[in-house]
Amino acid sequence: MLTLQDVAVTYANGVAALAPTSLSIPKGRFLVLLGPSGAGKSTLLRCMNGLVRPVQGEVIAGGRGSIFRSHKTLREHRRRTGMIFQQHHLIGRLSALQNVLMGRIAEHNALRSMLPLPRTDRLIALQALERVGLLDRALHRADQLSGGQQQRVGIARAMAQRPEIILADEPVASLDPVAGERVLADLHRICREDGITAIVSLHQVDLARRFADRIIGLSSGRIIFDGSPAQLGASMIDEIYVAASPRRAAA
Ligand SMILES: Nc1ncnc2c1ncn2[C@@H]1O[C@H](COP(=O)(O)OP(=O)(O)OP(=O)(O)O)[C@@H](O)[C@H]1O
Repeated sequence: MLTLQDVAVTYANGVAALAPTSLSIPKGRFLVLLGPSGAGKSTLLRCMNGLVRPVQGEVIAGGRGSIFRSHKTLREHRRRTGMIFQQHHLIGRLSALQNVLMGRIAEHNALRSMLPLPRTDRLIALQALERVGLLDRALHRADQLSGGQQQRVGIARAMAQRPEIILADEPVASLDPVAGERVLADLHRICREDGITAIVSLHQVDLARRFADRIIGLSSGRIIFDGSPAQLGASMIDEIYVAASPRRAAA
């Protein structure tokens, strides 16, 4: 279970990006965050792995208390939390396999991680590549793969971490619809198979409907919808997206 209790974020420049927000996500759920640009989706995700420190409230993971309790707790939480980014953050000149191995580094102390990683880590990384259908690309340079393939390497890297939670910030925003669907399908299947909790921000309502167990609609830093895909009607979609539009601002 990942729980946010009254979490609010105001950035140093005074922008109140997240109003006090409470949320509980049971283990193994695939939750999608929807909302227009600036709604607070990335801020919410960044709170969940402690990259952004809330000005109030608590983020509690797996019954282990606040993730901010100590440096050790935060480090431990991040070790169990895989991140997937829009621009996948791969190192282009390294092979797909070497990129996926980055997901194993946190398992070792700083000194050990400077040496070649043990065979067991390489096996875990190869298995992760196999699960996203890219075993045959293991030794290809990352920058020679297609955008969709690169994002699937990003998924494999996160999975090599053996995470309990995956946080994905617009993982398909820069992909064409077919590649985007494949990436989400892989992510969804692997999270299901391994009982991983996934929180994924998306701009595509159709993909949210297809893959989410639960959808959170954010607008101006507030949750304005929390329900199943079946409960998300056309008028609510309008509300999520229109709330931040110039029309509403003008009104
Ligand atoms: N590091 C930061 N410093 C100051 N303000 C920020 C910072 N990051 C985000 N913001 C502001 O906080 C608000 C929420 O931004 P956030 O990136 O969380 O929204 P988002 O829904 O993820 O948007 P997008 O879909 O465009 O990524 C916006 O007004 C944004 O300008």
